[in-house]
Amino acid sequence: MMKNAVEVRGLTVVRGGRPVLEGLDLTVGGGVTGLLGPSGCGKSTLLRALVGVQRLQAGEVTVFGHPAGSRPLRDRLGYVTQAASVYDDLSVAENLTFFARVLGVGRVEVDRAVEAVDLSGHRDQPVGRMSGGQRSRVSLAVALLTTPDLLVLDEPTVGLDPVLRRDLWALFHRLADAGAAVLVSSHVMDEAERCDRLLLMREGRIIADGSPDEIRERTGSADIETAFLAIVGKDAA
Ligand SMILES: Nc1ncnc2c1ncn2[C@@H]1O[C@H](COP(=O)(O)OP(=O)(O)OP(=O)(O)O)[C@@H](O)[C@H]1O
Repeated sequence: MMKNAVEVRGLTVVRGGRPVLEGLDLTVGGGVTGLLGPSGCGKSTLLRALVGVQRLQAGEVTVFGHPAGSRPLRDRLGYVTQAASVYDDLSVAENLTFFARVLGVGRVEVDRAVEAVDLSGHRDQPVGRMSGGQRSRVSLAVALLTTPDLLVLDEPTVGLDPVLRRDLWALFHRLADAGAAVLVSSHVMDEAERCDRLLLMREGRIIADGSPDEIRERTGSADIETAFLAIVGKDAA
C-alpha cells in the first residue's frame, strides 16, 4: 500500500476576501479518492493547492513528501482542470504531439494516451469541433502522456453521458491499479460509489472521510447523498 501521496495540515485559503478553506487536515493515499461536495464548497481551490498554484494563507501541503508545486514533483503530477486546456484549431493527434514534444515523450505515449481516453476514432478531428465531453477527454489524454504518480482531476465527468462516465471511472481504476494515486472531484453524489475512498466536503471543510461503505454504515444511510444530508443535519443541530 502506498504511503500518503498527499498530506494537508491546517490549510486555510482566502479568495475574494473571504475564507474558502478553513484549517483543512486530510491525506490522500493510493486508489481512487473522490472529493465530493456541492458547487462552490471549495473543491477546485483545494485541488489548486495540491498542485501548487494556489496562494495559501496558512498551513502546509506536501505531495510525496515535497512541498506542493516544488520542482521534484514536476514530472510526477497530472492535473486536469475543468476548462479544457488544449488548442481548438489543432486536431487531437496534433495537440498530443505538441504536448508530447514539450514533455519529451514520443509517439508511443501519444498513441497510448489517445487509446486510453477512447479517442482513436477521432485522431484527426479539430478539437474545436468536438463536444465538451470529447474536449475534456483530450485534456485528460495530455495528462496521461507521462505516467503520473498522482493524477488530480477536477470534475472530469461533468456533462458526459452515462456510458462515457462509466468508461472514464474504469480508466481511473486501471490507472490506480497500475500504481497512481487518483483524486477526482465531483459535485454528483451518485459518483461516490465508484470511489475507493471519499472525502465529503461542505463550505470549505471536510465533513466525512472513509470508504463509501464506512460512511453509509456510520450514518445508517442507504446511499451517500442521504449520508451527506445526515452529516450536515447533525452538524447544524
Ligand atoms: N478567482 C476567484 N476569486 C474569488 N473567489 C473565488 C475565485 N474562485 C473561486 N472563488 C470562490 O471560492 C469558493 C470556492 O470555489 P471553488 O471553485 O473552489 O468551488 P468548487 O467546489 O470547486 O465549485 P464547483 O463545483 O462549482 O467547481 C466559491 O465561493 C467561489 O465563489
